[in-house]
Amino acid sequence: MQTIDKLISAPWIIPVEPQGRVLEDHALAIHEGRILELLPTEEAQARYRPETHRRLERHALIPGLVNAHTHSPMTLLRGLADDLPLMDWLQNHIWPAEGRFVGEGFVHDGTLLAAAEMIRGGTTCFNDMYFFPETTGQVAARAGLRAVLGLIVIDFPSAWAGDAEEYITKGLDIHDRYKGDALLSFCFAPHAPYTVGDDPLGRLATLAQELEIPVHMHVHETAHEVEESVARFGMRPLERLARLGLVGPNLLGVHMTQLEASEIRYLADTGAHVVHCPESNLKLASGFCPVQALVEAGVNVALGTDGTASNNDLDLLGEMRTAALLAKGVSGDAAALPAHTALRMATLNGARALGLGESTGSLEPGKSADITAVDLGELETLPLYDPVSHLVYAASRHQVSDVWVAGRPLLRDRQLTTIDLPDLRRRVADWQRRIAEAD
Ligand SMILES: CSC[C@H]1O[C@@H](n2cnc3c(O)ncnc32)[C@H](O)[C@@H]1O
Ligand SMILES: [Zn+2]
Repeated sequence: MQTIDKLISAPWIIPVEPQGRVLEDHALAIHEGRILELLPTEEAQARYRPETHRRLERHALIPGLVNAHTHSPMTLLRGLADDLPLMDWLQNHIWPAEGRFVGEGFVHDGTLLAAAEMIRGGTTCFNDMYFFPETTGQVAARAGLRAVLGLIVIDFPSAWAGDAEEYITKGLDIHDRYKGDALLSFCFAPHAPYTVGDDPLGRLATLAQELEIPVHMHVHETAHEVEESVARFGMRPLERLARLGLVGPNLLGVHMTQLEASEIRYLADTGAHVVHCPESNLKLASGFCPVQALVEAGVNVALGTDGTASNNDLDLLGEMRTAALLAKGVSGDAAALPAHTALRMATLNGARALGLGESTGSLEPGKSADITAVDLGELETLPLYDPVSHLVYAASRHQVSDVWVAGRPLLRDRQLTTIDLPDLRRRVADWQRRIAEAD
């Protein structure tokens, strides 16, 4: 008998890799934060002597969900400006509110609220793009979440930095200080082609290659963005980014609702990744990302919620369902984006896009024990013929019961273990009062 930290057993384990596999009555053996083995529960009990054995009787265990694009502090702006198209929403509502309120305190409390919501929804890793990324990283790490911090660049001054040069310098400083952190990693996050000039973009292309970190950017979010680029630069944004050396395996293009067939081929040929944010795209009426065509071309497509001011939640189970349904509607093919593919987009594809494919995104020996348990015994998911069908087409985030990151429980029986809820509620109420007063 081998002594280990933990066994978690459940009627279903969906490891995501290999694709399509569902293991029945299996257990995950976990030691020092990593998955040692997946094996039948009976065998696990004969082979291992665990410090703790979590027996889940009606649950599916899946890899922790990976939110490949969000702006976590924007939880504090949830519901502030609805039913508007992107540029009106940004220029006349969101940017003015951010100009008034964004600072370290806003980012701290907004990230804390986001962390609580993400953990309760089964997310274990998120890729963020916002001001004061160090504060987001500190809050995320304290909550026990895995976070990829976007080192933002935008040609406008903010409370965080004055110009593109300062954004880059501050980002590099954070990168150097936190390099090697167990939970935090980095990507460059130039905001969008229409807000960052050629010089900083060219510099980021070089730095991303040198430092081997991804570049995460809103690209081709709307038809207006593409038309404006053609008028201003004589070319579509993707071509401009390609000429600046940014399109390749380092790039995560977020949204990508406007894509011609040649651009889809180009993304596939260069190994660039796409982050699909279906609910934000629907709410801002930005357009439809051609997910099925991208997948067929071999592009790695991940899933993101975007921020809660355009979604308005951080619910990746819900996002999977929207993505799966929308892909069928857009392609006219009911077989487009089946449930296993949607789950893979919300887990392993996100991890791979973020350069974390070796450590998270699937339940495999050697990987970090980043795990989400979903109770499929609720009435809403009965009867049960196929657990993956229910995860994508029927379950809600309220059925997420337990979440672990690197083997550490962040949610146990729906209770947050790392976040003080009454304190969080007080902080959010305070922001609500301040923001509502100014509105
Ligand atoms: C430079 S920090 C990030 C910046 O992005 C803004 N934002 C949030 N959602 C979107 C979106 O869908 N498209 C473009 N910009 C977005 C956010 O408000 C911050 O200012
Ligand atoms: Zn965004």
